[in-house]
Amino acid sequence: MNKRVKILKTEILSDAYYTLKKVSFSYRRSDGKVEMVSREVFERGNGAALLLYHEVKNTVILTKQFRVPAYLNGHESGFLIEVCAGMIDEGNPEETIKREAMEETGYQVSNVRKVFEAYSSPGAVTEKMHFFVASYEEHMKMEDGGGKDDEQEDIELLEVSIDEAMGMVYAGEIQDVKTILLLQHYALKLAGSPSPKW
Ligand SMILES: Nc1nc2c(ncn2[C@@H]2O[C@H](COP(=O)(O)OP(=O)(O)O[C@H]3O[C@H](CO)[C@@H](O)[C@H](O)[C@@H]3O)[C@@H](O)[C@H]2O)c(=O)[nH]1
Ligand SMILES: [Mg+2]
Repeated sequence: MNKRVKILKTEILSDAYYTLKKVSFSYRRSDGKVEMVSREVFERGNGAALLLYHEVKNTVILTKQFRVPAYLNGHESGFLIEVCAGMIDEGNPEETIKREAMEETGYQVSNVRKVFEAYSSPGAVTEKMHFFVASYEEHMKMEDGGGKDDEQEDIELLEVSIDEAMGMVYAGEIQDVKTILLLQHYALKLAGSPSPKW
C-alpha cells in the first residue's frame, strides 16, 4: 500500500484477448505536491522463463519463433531466439515452466531452480516474469517439442554452446531480454566461476 498514490478511475480500453486499461490516479510527488496522472496499462498476465543447460556439454536449448511485435518494430525476419517461456495461466510458475518445457522443447525436467523474478516492462505492462534454470540430459527428451499446433505455435529448437549463445547476444542475433538475462546469469553463476557473494 502506497500512501502517496490513490487510484481514482480504471477504464478498459480493450479486452479483446488481453486487457488494455487507462488508469487515473493522484500522486504525491517527493516535493509534496499532489498531481493527477493518467497511464495506459497492458495486462498480459505473468510469465515464466527457463534456461535449459547441459552440465557436461556446456550447451543450452533455445527456441526460435516468429514474434509479430518485434517484426513490426524493425526486426528483419521477426524470428526471435529465446529461452523456453510461457504465460502462467493454470498452476504456479514452477508447474507452468515444466509444462512449457515439455510443450516447447520436449524435455521433461523435474528439478527447476528459481533464480529471480522481474517485471518485464514496468512502465507499460503489468507482467512479472519468474526466471528458472534447469540442467538437461539426453534421456529427458520425451517429445519433439515445437509448441502446440492448436495455439498456432511453430517453434524451432536450437542447441548451441554457451559460448556461441553469448557470442550471439553481442552480435545482436539474440535480442530477447529474458534470454539475455538468463544467459548472463549462467555466465556469472553457473559457468564454473568462483562462487559469487550475491
Ligand atoms: N488469439 C490470440 N492468441 C494469442 C494472442 N497472444 C497470444 N496468444 C496465444 O497464447 C499463446 C502464448 O504462448 P506462451 O508460450 O504461453 O507464451 P509466449 O507467447 O511464449 O510468451 C512468453 O514470452 C513472452 C515474451 O517474452 C512473455 O511476455 C510471456 O509472458 C511469456 O513468457 C500463443 O501461442 C497464442 O496461442 C492473441 O493476441 N490472440
Ligand atoms: Mg512460449
